[in-house]
Amino acid sequence: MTIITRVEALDIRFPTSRDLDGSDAMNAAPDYSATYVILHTDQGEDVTGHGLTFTIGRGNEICVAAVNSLASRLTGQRLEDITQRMGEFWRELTSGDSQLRWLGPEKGVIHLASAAMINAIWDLWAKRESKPVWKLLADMSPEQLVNCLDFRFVTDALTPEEAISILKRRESGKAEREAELRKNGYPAYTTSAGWLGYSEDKMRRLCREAIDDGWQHFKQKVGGDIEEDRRRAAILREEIGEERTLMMDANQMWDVDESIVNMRRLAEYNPHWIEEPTSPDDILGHAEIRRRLGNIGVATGEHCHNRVMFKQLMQAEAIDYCQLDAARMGGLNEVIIVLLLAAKFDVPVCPHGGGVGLCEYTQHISMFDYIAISGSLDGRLLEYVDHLHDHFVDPVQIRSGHYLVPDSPGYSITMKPDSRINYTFPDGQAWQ
Ligand SMILES: C[C@H](O)[C@@H](O)[C@@H](O)[C@H](O)C(=O)O
Ligand SMILES: [Mg+2]
Repeated sequence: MTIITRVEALDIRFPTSRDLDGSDAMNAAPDYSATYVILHTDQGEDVTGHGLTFTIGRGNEICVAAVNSLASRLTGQRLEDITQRMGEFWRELTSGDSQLRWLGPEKGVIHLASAAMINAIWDLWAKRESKPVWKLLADMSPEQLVNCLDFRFVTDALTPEEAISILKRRESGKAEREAELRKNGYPAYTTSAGWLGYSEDKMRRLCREAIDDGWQHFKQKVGGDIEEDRRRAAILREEIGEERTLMMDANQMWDVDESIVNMRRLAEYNPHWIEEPTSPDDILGHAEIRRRLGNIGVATGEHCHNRVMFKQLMQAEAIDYCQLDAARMGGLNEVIIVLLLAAKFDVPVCPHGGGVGLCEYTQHISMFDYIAISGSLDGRLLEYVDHLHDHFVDPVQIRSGHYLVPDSPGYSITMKPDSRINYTFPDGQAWQ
Protein backbone atom coordinates (compact mmCIF):
# COMPACT_ATOMS: atom_id res chain seq x y z
CA MET A 1 0.00 0.00 0.00
CA THR A 2 1.26 3.48 -0.90
CA ILE A 3 -0.42 6.63 0.37
CA ILE A 4 0.18 10.01 -1.25
CA THR A 5 0.90 12.27 1.68
CA ARG A 6 1.84 15.54 -0.03
CA VAL A 7 1.85 17.17 -3.46
CA GLU A 8 4.81 19.48 -3.99
CA ALA A 9 4.84 21.87 -6.96
CA LEU A 10 8.05 23.59 -8.09
CA ASP A 11 8.59 26.48 -10.49
CA ILE A 12 11.68 25.43 -12.47
CA ARG A 13 13.01 27.55 -15.32
CA PHE A 14 16.03 27.31 -17.59
CA PRO A 15 17.40 30.50 -19.16
CA THR A 16 17.39 29.08 -22.71
CA SER A 17 16.46 32.46 -24.20
CA ARG A 18 20.04 33.65 -23.62
CA ASP A 19 21.22 31.59 -26.61
CA LEU A 20 17.86 31.65 -28.45
CA ASP A 21 17.59 27.88 -28.08
CA GLY A 22 14.04 26.88 -28.90
CA SER A 23 13.29 30.12 -30.75
CA ASP A 24 10.63 30.23 -33.44
CA ALA A 25 8.61 32.83 -35.31
CA MET A 26 5.91 33.04 -32.61
CA ASN A 27 8.16 32.47 -29.60
CA ALA A 28 11.23 34.59 -30.12
CA ALA A 29 12.92 33.98 -26.76
CA PRO A 30 11.54 31.09 -24.71
CA ASP A 31 12.88 30.09 -21.29
CA TYR A 32 12.15 26.37 -21.21
CA SER A 33 10.35 25.77 -17.92
CA ALA A 34 8.61 23.11 -15.95
CA THR A 35 5.83 23.09 -13.43
CA TYR A 36 7.32 20.16 -11.59
CA VAL A 37 5.24 17.93 -9.34
CA ILE A 38 6.50 15.54 -6.70
CA LEU A 39 4.06 13.15 -5.07
CA HIS A 40 5.47 12.33 -1.65
CA THR A 41 4.30 9.11 -0.05
CA ASP A 42 4.19 7.36 3.29
CA GLN A 43 6.95 5.07 1.98
CA GLY A 44 9.65 7.70 2.42
CA GLU A 45 11.71 9.70 -0.01
CA ASP A 46 12.72 6.67 -2.08
CA VAL A 47 9.12 6.21 -3.20
CA THR A 48 7.94 9.37 -4.92
CA GLY A 49 6.11 10.09 -8.16
CA HIS A 50 7.41 12.80 -10.49
CA GLY A 51 5.68 14.63 -13.32
CA LEU A 52 5.96 17.93 -15.09
CA THR A 53 4.26 20.12 -17.58
CA PHE A 54 6.12 22.39 -19.96
CA THR A 55 5.79 26.16 -20.23
CA ILE A 56 8.16 28.71 -21.74
CA GLY A 57 8.84 30.96 -18.77
CA ARG A 58 6.68 33.75 -17.41
CA GLY A 59 3.38 32.38 -16.18
CA ASN A 60 4.88 29.16 -14.92
CA GLU A 61 3.85 30.37 -11.46
CA ILE A 62 0.20 30.31 -12.60
CA CYS A 63 0.55 26.65 -13.47
CA VAL A 64 2.17 25.99 -10.09
CA ALA A 65 -0.79 27.70 -8.42
CA ALA A 66 -3.18 25.50 -10.40
CA VAL A 67 -1.39 22.37 -9.17
CA ASN A 68 -1.69 23.67 -5.61
CA SER A 69 -5.43 24.23 -6.15
CA LEU A 70 -5.88 20.65 -7.37
CA ALA A 71 -3.55 19.08 -4.80
CA SER A 72 -6.20 18.25 -2.20
CA ARG A 73 -7.73 15.80 -4.69
CA LEU A 74 -4.59 13.64 -4.43
CA THR A 75 -3.45 14.13 -0.87
CA GLY A 76 -4.34 11.21 1.39
CA GLN A 77 -5.30 8.90 -1.50
CA ARG A 78 -4.01 5.36 -1.81
CA LEU A 79 -2.14 4.75 -5.06
CA GLU A 80 -3.84 1.37 -5.45
CA ASP A 81 -7.30 2.95 -5.18
CA ILE A 82 -6.37 5.30 -7.99
CA THR A 83 -4.79 2.74 -10.31
CA GLN A 84 -7.63 0.25 -9.93
CA ARG A 85 -10.07 2.79 -11.30
CA MET A 86 -7.76 5.00 -13.30
CA GLY A 87 -10.38 6.08 -15.86
CA GLU A 88 -12.80 7.26 -13.19
CA PHE A 89 -10.00 8.86 -11.24
CA TRP A 90 -8.96 10.77 -14.37
CA ARG A 91 -12.44 12.19 -14.74
CA GLU A 92 -12.57 13.12 -11.05
CA LEU A 93 -9.30 15.02 -11.24
CA THR A 94 -10.08 16.86 -14.48
CA SER A 95 -13.81 17.43 -13.91
CA GLY A 96 -14.60 16.59 -10.30
CA ASP A 97 -14.38 20.14 -9.04
CA SER A 98 -16.65 22.16 -11.28
CA GLN A 99 -15.31 25.45 -9.95
CA LEU A 100 -11.82 24.54 -11.15
CA ARG A 101 -13.14 22.89 -14.33
CA TRP A 102 -14.66 26.24 -15.24
CA LEU A 103 -11.13 27.52 -15.84
CA GLY A 104 -10.79 25.12 -18.80
CA PRO A 105 -12.67 22.94 -19.35
CA GLU A 106 -9.92 20.45 -20.16
CA LYS A 107 -7.69 23.10 -21.67
CA GLY A 108 -5.29 25.84 -20.69
CA VAL A 109 -3.48 26.19 -17.38
CA ILE A 110 -5.79 23.92 -15.42
CA HIS A 111 -5.31 21.07 -17.90
CA LEU A 112 -1.53 21.58 -17.96
CA ALA A 113 -1.58 21.30 -14.17
CA SER A 114 -3.66 18.11 -14.34
CA ALA A 115 -1.18 16.72 -16.87
CA ALA A 116 1.77 17.17 -14.51
CA MET A 117 -0.14 15.49 -11.66
CA ILE A 118 -1.52 12.62 -13.70
CA ASN A 119 1.85 11.89 -15.25
CA ALA A 120 3.32 11.86 -11.73
CA ILE A 121 0.82 9.15 -10.80
CA TRP A 122 1.87 7.06 -13.80
CA ASP A 123 5.51 7.56 -12.81
CA LEU A 124 4.78 6.43 -9.25
CA TRP A 125 2.72 3.46 -10.45
CA ALA A 126 5.43 2.32 -12.86
CA LYS A 127 8.12 2.72 -10.21
CA ARG A 128 6.05 0.60 -7.79
CA GLU A 129 5.79 -2.07 -10.50
CA SER A 130 9.54 -1.72 -11.27
CA LYS A 131 8.80 -1.13 -14.95
CA PRO A 132 9.32 1.70 -17.39
CA VAL A 133 5.95 3.26 -18.27
CA TRP A 134 5.93 1.91 -21.85
CA LYS A 135 6.32 -1.62 -20.46
CA LEU A 136 3.69 -1.16 -17.76
CA LEU A 137 1.27 -0.22 -20.55
CA ALA A 138 2.39 -2.86 -23.02
CA ASP A 139 1.94 -5.59 -20.41
CA MET A 140 -1.67 -4.64 -19.65
CA SER A 141 -4.56 -6.56 -21.14
CA PRO A 142 -6.82 -4.59 -23.52
CA GLU A 143 -9.49 -4.50 -20.80
CA GLN A 144 -7.09 -3.18 -18.16
CA LEU A 145 -5.91 -0.45 -20.50
CA VAL A 146 -9.40 0.62 -21.47
CA ASN A 147 -10.25 0.77 -17.77
CA CYS A 148 -7.63 3.56 -17.50
CA LEU A 149 -9.42 5.76 -20.03
CA ASP A 150 -12.35 8.18 -19.99
CA PHE A 151 -14.19 8.05 -23.33
CA ARG A 152 -16.51 10.96 -22.55
CA PHE A 153 -16.95 13.18 -25.63
CA VAL A 154 -15.32 10.75 -28.08
CA THR A 155 -17.72 7.81 -28.28
CA ASP A 156 -19.13 9.08 -31.58
CA ALA A 157 -15.68 8.32 -33.03
CA LEU A 158 -14.31 5.61 -30.74
CA THR A 159 -16.11 3.39 -28.23
CA PRO A 160 -14.46 1.38 -25.46
CA GLU A 161 -15.42 -1.78 -27.38
CA GLU A 162 -13.66 -0.55 -30.51
CA ALA A 163 -10.64 0.39 -28.43
CA ILE A 164 -10.51 -3.15 -27.08
CA SER A 165 -10.66 -4.61 -30.57
CA ILE A 166 -7.86 -2.29 -31.78
CA LEU A 167 -5.74 -3.48 -28.85
CA LYS A 168 -6.65 -7.14 -29.38
CA ARG A 169 -5.63 -6.92 -33.01
CA ARG A 170 -2.09 -6.07 -31.87
CA GLU A 171 -1.73 -8.65 -29.12
CA SER A 172 0.15 -11.03 -31.31
CA GLY A 173 3.60 -9.84 -32.30
CA LYS A 174 4.13 -7.64 -29.24
CA ALA A 175 7.29 -9.50 -28.19
CA GLU A 176 8.73 -9.30 -31.72
CA ARG A 177 8.08 -5.57 -31.92
CA GLU A 178 9.67 -5.03 -28.51
CA ALA A 179 12.73 -7.02 -29.64
CA GLU A 180 12.92 -4.97 -32.82
CA LEU A 181 12.87 -1.71 -30.84
CA ARG A 182 15.61 -3.04 -28.59
CA LYS A 183 17.71 -3.82 -31.65
CA ASN A 184 17.10 -0.75 -33.81
CA GLY A 185 15.62 1.91 -31.53
CA TYR A 186 12.73 4.18 -32.53
CA PRO A 187 13.34 6.50 -35.54
CA ALA A 188 13.57 10.22 -34.84
CA TYR A 189 14.16 13.63 -36.36
CA THR A 190 16.10 16.56 -34.96
CA THR A 191 14.95 20.14 -34.54
CA SER A 192 18.22 21.29 -33.04
CA ALA A 193 19.79 22.84 -36.14
CA GLY A 194 16.79 24.82 -37.30
CA TRP A 195 15.86 27.29 -34.55
CA LEU A 196 14.89 30.64 -35.98
CA GLY A 197 17.31 32.68 -33.89
CA TYR A 198 20.39 30.71 -34.97
CA SER A 199 22.91 32.28 -37.33
CA GLU A 200 23.73 30.74 -40.70
CA ASP A 201 27.10 29.53 -39.39
CA LYS A 202 25.54 27.88 -36.38
CA MET A 203 22.89 26.15 -38.52
CA ARG A 204 25.54 24.82 -40.89
CA ARG A 205 27.76 23.60 -38.07
CA LEU A 206 24.84 21.89 -36.27
CA CYS A 207 23.71 20.22 -39.52
CA ARG A 208 27.18 18.82 -40.14
CA GLU A 209 27.46 17.55 -36.58
CA ALA A 210 24.01 15.96 -36.80
CA ILE A 211 24.83 14.24 -40.09
CA ASP A 212 28.03 12.89 -38.54
CA ASP A 213 25.89 11.52 -35.71
CA GLY A 214 23.67 9.71 -38.20
CA TRP A 215 20.60 11.99 -38.37
CA GLN A 216 18.46 11.66 -41.51
CA HIS A 217 15.53 13.95 -40.73
CA PHE A 218 15.69 17.66 -39.90
CA LYS A 219 13.19 20.37 -38.95
CA GLN A 220 13.40 24.04 -39.80
CA LYS A 221 11.52 26.96 -38.29
CA VAL A 222 9.68 29.17 -40.77
CA GLY A 223 7.05 31.89 -40.41
CA GLY A 224 9.40 34.88 -40.41
CA ASP A 225 9.99 36.94 -43.53
CA ILE A 226 9.28 34.56 -46.42
CA GLU A 227 12.45 35.48 -48.32
CA GLU A 228 14.44 34.77 -45.16
CA ASP A 229 12.59 31.44 -44.72
CA ARG A 230 13.56 30.54 -48.30
CA ARG A 231 17.15 31.52 -47.75
CA ARG A 232 17.38 29.37 -44.62
CA ALA A 233 15.69 26.46 -46.39
CA ALA A 234 18.26 26.70 -49.18
CA ILE A 235 21.08 26.62 -46.61
CA LEU A 236 19.61 23.59 -44.88
CA ARG A 237 19.04 21.77 -48.17
CA GLU A 238 22.62 22.55 -49.17
CA GLU A 239 23.86 20.99 -45.92
CA ILE A 240 21.59 17.95 -45.69
CA GLY A 241 21.27 17.19 -49.40
CA GLU A 242 18.18 16.14 -51.31
CA GLU A 243 18.00 12.64 -49.88
CA ARG A 244 17.40 13.63 -46.25
CA THR A 245 14.03 14.81 -44.94
CA LEU A 246 13.26 18.45 -44.17
CA MET A 247 10.20 19.42 -42.13
CA MET A 248 8.97 22.98 -41.66
CA ASP A 249 7.30 24.48 -38.60
CA ALA A 250 5.50 27.85 -38.72
CA ASN A 251 4.36 27.87 -35.07
CA GLN A 252 0.90 29.30 -35.89
CA MET A 253 2.10 32.43 -37.70
CA TRP A 254 -0.12 32.38 -40.77
CA ASP A 255 -3.76 32.69 -41.78
CA VAL A 256 -5.20 29.94 -43.92
CA ASP A 257 -4.66 31.55 -47.32
CA GLU A 258 -1.26 32.84 -46.28
CA SER A 259 -0.22 29.29 -45.35
CA ILE A 260 -0.94 28.15 -48.85
CA VAL A 261 0.80 31.07 -50.56
CA ASN A 262 3.87 30.71 -48.34
CA MET A 263 4.11 26.96 -48.62
CA ARG A 264 3.92 27.17 -52.40
CA ARG A 265 6.97 29.43 -52.22
CA LEU A 266 8.76 26.98 -49.95
CA ALA A 267 7.71 23.90 -51.92
CA GLU A 268 10.88 23.88 -54.04
CA TYR A 269 12.81 22.82 -50.90
CA ASN A 270 10.65 19.72 -50.73
CA PRO A 271 9.22 19.99 -47.21
CA HIS A 272 7.94 16.74 -45.78
CA TRP A 273 5.33 18.55 -43.67
CA ILE A 274 4.21 21.99 -42.59
CA GLU A 275 3.65 22.04 -38.87
CA GLU A 276 1.26 24.43 -37.12
CA PRO A 277 0.70 26.59 -40.19
CA THR A 278 -2.17 28.42 -38.48
CA SER A 279 -4.19 28.63 -35.26
CA PRO A 280 -4.18 25.31 -33.41
CA ASP A 281 -7.95 25.65 -32.90
CA ASP A 282 -8.77 26.01 -36.58
CA ILE A 283 -9.81 22.51 -37.53
CA LEU A 284 -11.48 23.44 -40.81
CA GLY A 285 -8.58 25.75 -41.64
CA HIS A 286 -6.14 22.86 -41.36
CA ALA A 287 -8.42 20.73 -43.52
CA GLU A 288 -8.47 23.47 -46.15
CA ILE A 289 -4.70 23.89 -46.09
CA ARG A 290 -4.25 20.16 -46.42
CA ARG A 291 -6.65 19.91 -49.33
CA ARG A 292 -5.08 22.79 -51.23
CA LEU A 293 -1.44 21.92 -50.54
CA GLY A 294 -1.68 18.47 -52.00
CA ASN A 295 1.54 16.60 -51.43
CA ILE A 296 3.00 18.57 -48.50
CA GLY A 297 1.84 16.94 -45.25
CA VAL A 298 0.01 18.96 -42.59
CA ALA A 299 1.02 18.38 -38.98
CA THR A 300 -0.23 19.85 -35.74
CA GLY A 301 -0.77 19.01 -32.10
CA GLU A 302 1.69 20.63 -29.71
CA HIS A 303 -1.03 23.16 -28.83
CA CYS A 304 -3.96 20.80 -29.33
CA HIS A 305 -5.40 20.79 -25.86
CA ASN A 306 -7.48 17.65 -25.59
CA ARG A 307 -8.88 14.48 -27.17
CA VAL A 308 -11.96 16.28 -28.47
CA MET A 309 -9.85 18.55 -30.66
CA PHE A 310 -7.85 15.63 -32.01
CA LYS A 311 -11.04 13.72 -32.68
CA GLN A 312 -12.31 16.56 -34.83
CA LEU A 313 -8.98 17.07 -36.62
CA MET A 314 -9.14 13.41 -37.59
CA GLN A 315 -12.85 13.35 -38.44
CA ALA A 316 -12.33 16.38 -40.68
CA GLU A 317 -9.30 14.75 -42.35
CA ALA A 318 -7.40 17.88 -41.44
CA ILE A 319 -3.99 16.38 -40.57
CA ASP A 320 -1.46 13.94 -41.97
CA TYR A 321 0.52 13.73 -38.71
CA CYS A 322 -0.67 13.90 -35.10
CA GLN A 323 1.81 15.71 -32.87
CA LEU A 324 0.26 15.14 -29.48
CA ASP A 325 2.00 16.68 -26.51
CA ALA A 326 2.59 14.50 -23.45
CA ALA A 327 2.26 17.40 -21.02
CA ARG A 328 -0.51 19.45 -22.64
CA MET A 329 -3.08 16.68 -22.97
CA GLY A 330 -4.46 15.64 -19.60
CA GLY A 331 -1.60 13.26 -19.00
CA LEU A 332 -1.04 9.76 -20.29
CA ASN A 333 -4.67 8.63 -20.01
CA GLU A 334 -5.82 11.17 -22.57
CA VAL A 335 -2.74 10.57 -24.72
CA ILE A 336 -3.69 6.89 -25.01
CA ILE A 337 -7.17 7.79 -26.24
CA VAL A 338 -5.56 9.89 -28.96
CA LEU A 339 -3.24 7.02 -29.90
CA LEU A 340 -6.32 4.82 -30.31
CA LEU A 341 -8.17 7.46 -32.32
CA ALA A 342 -5.12 7.85 -34.55
CA ALA A 343 -4.99 4.09 -35.10
CA LYS A 344 -8.63 4.08 -36.07
CA PHE A 345 -8.27 7.05 -38.45
CA ASP A 346 -4.92 5.77 -39.71
CA VAL A 347 -2.98 8.92 -38.81
CA PRO A 348 0.67 8.42 -37.78
CA VAL A 349 1.53 9.87 -34.37
CA CYS A 350 4.76 11.90 -34.24
CA PRO A 351 4.68 13.41 -30.75
CA HIS A 352 5.93 16.88 -29.95
CA GLY A 353 9.34 16.63 -28.26
CA GLY A 354 11.88 19.07 -26.92
CA GLY A 355 11.01 21.55 -24.22
CA VAL A 356 11.95 20.23 -20.79
CA GLY A 357 11.49 16.50 -20.48
CA LEU A 358 9.13 16.07 -23.43
CA CYS A 359 11.55 13.70 -25.19
CA GLU A 360 11.85 11.75 -21.93
CA TYR A 361 8.06 11.33 -21.91
CA THR A 362 7.36 10.74 -25.59
CA GLN A 363 9.78 7.85 -26.04
CA HIS A 364 7.46 5.83 -23.76
CA ILE A 365 4.40 6.90 -25.75
CA SER A 366 5.75 6.07 -29.19
CA MET A 367 7.28 2.79 -28.13
CA PHE A 368 4.03 1.69 -26.50
CA ASP A 369 2.13 2.85 -29.61
CA TYR A 370 4.32 0.70 -31.83
CA ILE A 371 4.21 -2.37 -29.61
CA ALA A 372 0.52 -2.37 -28.68
CA ILE A 373 -1.57 0.00 -30.81
CA SER A 374 -0.41 0.98 -34.28
CA GLY A 375 2.10 -1.81 -34.81
CA SER A 376 3.69 0.37 -37.46
CA LEU A 377 6.66 2.69 -37.90
CA ASP A 378 5.48 3.98 -41.27
CA GLY A 379 5.54 7.76 -41.33
CA ARG A 380 6.41 7.83 -37.62
CA LEU A 381 9.27 9.95 -36.35
CA LEU A 382 9.85 11.06 -32.80
CA GLU A 383 11.03 14.64 -32.34
CA TYR A 384 14.41 15.14 -30.71
CA VAL A 385 15.92 18.34 -29.34
CA ASP A 386 19.28 18.12 -27.65
CA HIS A 387 18.72 20.47 -24.72
CA LEU A 388 18.45 19.95 -20.96
CA HIS A 389 18.64 16.15 -20.93
CA ASP A 390 21.55 16.25 -18.49
CA HIS A 391 19.16 17.49 -15.78
CA PHE A 392 17.32 14.16 -15.73
CA VAL A 393 18.27 11.12 -13.70
CA ASP A 394 17.37 8.82 -16.61
CA PRO A 395 17.82 10.88 -19.79
CA VAL A 396 16.95 9.71 -23.29
CA GLN A 397 19.66 7.79 -25.13
CA ILE A 398 20.07 8.38 -28.85
CA ARG A 399 22.03 6.34 -31.35
CA SER A 400 22.24 7.23 -35.05
CA GLY A 401 19.01 9.21 -35.07
CA HIS A 402 17.08 6.62 -33.05
CA TYR A 403 15.82 6.59 -29.46
CA LEU A 404 17.03 3.59 -27.48
CA VAL A 405 14.54 1.74 -25.30
CA PRO A 406 14.44 3.17 -21.74
CA ASP A 407 14.65 0.52 -19.05
CA SER A 408 14.59 2.33 -15.71
CA PRO A 409 11.32 2.14 -13.79
CA GLY A 410 8.99 5.12 -14.17
CA TYR A 411 8.29 7.78 -16.78
CA SER A 412 11.97 8.96 -17.11
CA ILE A 413 10.96 12.38 -15.85
CA THR A 414 12.71 12.55 -12.48
CA MET A 415 14.97 15.59 -12.43
CA LYS A 416 18.25 15.58 -10.53
CA PRO A 417 17.88 17.22 -7.08
CA ASP A 418 20.68 19.72 -7.82
CA SER A 419 19.00 20.84 -11.02
CA ARG A 420 15.70 21.26 -9.22
CA ILE A 421 17.36 23.49 -6.64
CA ASN A 422 19.59 25.51 -8.97
CA TYR A 423 16.90 26.29 -11.53
CA THR A 424 14.03 27.03 -9.16
CA PHE A 425 12.68 30.46 -10.03
CA PRO A 426 13.48 33.06 -8.78
CA ASP A 427 15.70 31.85 -5.93
CA GLY A 428 17.88 29.22 -7.63
CA GLN A 429 21.52 29.97 -8.39
CA ALA A 430 20.86 30.04 -12.14
CA TRP A 431 18.66 33.11 -11.67
CA GLN A 432 20.98 35.14 -9.41
C1 LIG B 1 8.93 27.41 -28.22
C2 LIG B 1 9.28 26.01 -28.57
O1 LIG B 1 10.66 25.85 -28.62
C3 LIG B 1 8.70 25.57 -29.92
O2 LIG B 1 9.35 26.26 -30.92
C4 LIG B 1 8.86 24.09 -30.14
O3 LIG B 1 8.10 23.40 -29.21
C5 LIG B 1 8.55 23.67 -31.55
O4 LIG B 1 7.32 24.08 -31.98
C6 LIG B 1 8.77 22.22 -31.87
O5 LIG B 1 8.05 21.69 -32.69
O6 LIG B 1 9.69 21.64 -31.30
MG1 LIG C 1 6.43 22.76 -33.38
